[in-house]
Amino acid sequence: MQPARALGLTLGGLPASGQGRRNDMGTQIRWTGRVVSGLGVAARWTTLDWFRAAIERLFGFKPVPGTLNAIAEGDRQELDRLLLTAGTVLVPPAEDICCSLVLPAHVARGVRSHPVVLLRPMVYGYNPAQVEFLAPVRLREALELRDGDEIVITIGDNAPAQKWIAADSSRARSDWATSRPSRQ
Ligand SMILES: Cc1cc2nc3c(=O)[nH]c(=O)nc-3n(C[C@H](O)[C@H](O)[C@H](O)COP(=O)(O)O)c2cc1C
Ligand SMILES: Nc1ccn([C@@H]2O[C@H](COP(=O)(O)OP(=O)(O)O)[C@@H](O)[C@H]2O)c(=O)n1
Repeated sequence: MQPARALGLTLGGLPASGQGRRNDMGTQIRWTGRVVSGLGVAARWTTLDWFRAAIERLFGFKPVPGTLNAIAEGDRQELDRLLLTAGTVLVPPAEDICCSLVLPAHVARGVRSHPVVLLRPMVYGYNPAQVEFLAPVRLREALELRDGDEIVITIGDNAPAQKWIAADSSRARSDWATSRPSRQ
């Protein structure tokens, strides 16, 4: 399976090929991916106070617990480039927790689309084809998604307004002892 732009899907009314196309939203890069179930551990991480506060400060919403997981299809070179150059680094409140890269994106299924935050935990051994999405709603319900469904992922090719964000460590102390997920 090829990325959406290589499949000749449209982008802003233009053929989505090459390095993306400019429209009134700027240059947008698109891929296809397949929805998958994960390990069921993201719900714990994404309900930690420091994490929720950082996402709200950066993107203005409180994520529902968990992440929607997908496996990106085709050539991921542009996805990797955007993660490294367009993502904001989320720095956790302790040195034995991994940083994450976060950046705004859209996920679409058919005619339905939803704004999301693409999250890449910088975890050793992480599958580089996997992408995780945070949203203020349950995306499986909003977009009627099941495992194996194809989604279209769109990311703007823009420098991040904020390059990094450090978690509020005062928020971490209270939940640290009680709700820290087991780590690798
Ligand atoms: C903010 C945040 C920090 C994370 N830090 C770690 C970590 O330090 N070590 C680790 O093994 N996984 C870490 N993860 C990754 C999760 O353990 C998990 O692999 C990932 O979110 C996928 O979960 P899922 O399969 O339940 O969707 C982190 C995830 C998030 C959201
Ligand atoms: N914004 C979100 C977050 C999670 N989810 C889903 O909610 C469930 C719980 O999330 P999770 O991260 O604990 O689960 P897995 O991704 O590990 O399967 C999963 O089915 C996710 O796909 C969603 O639909 N929309």
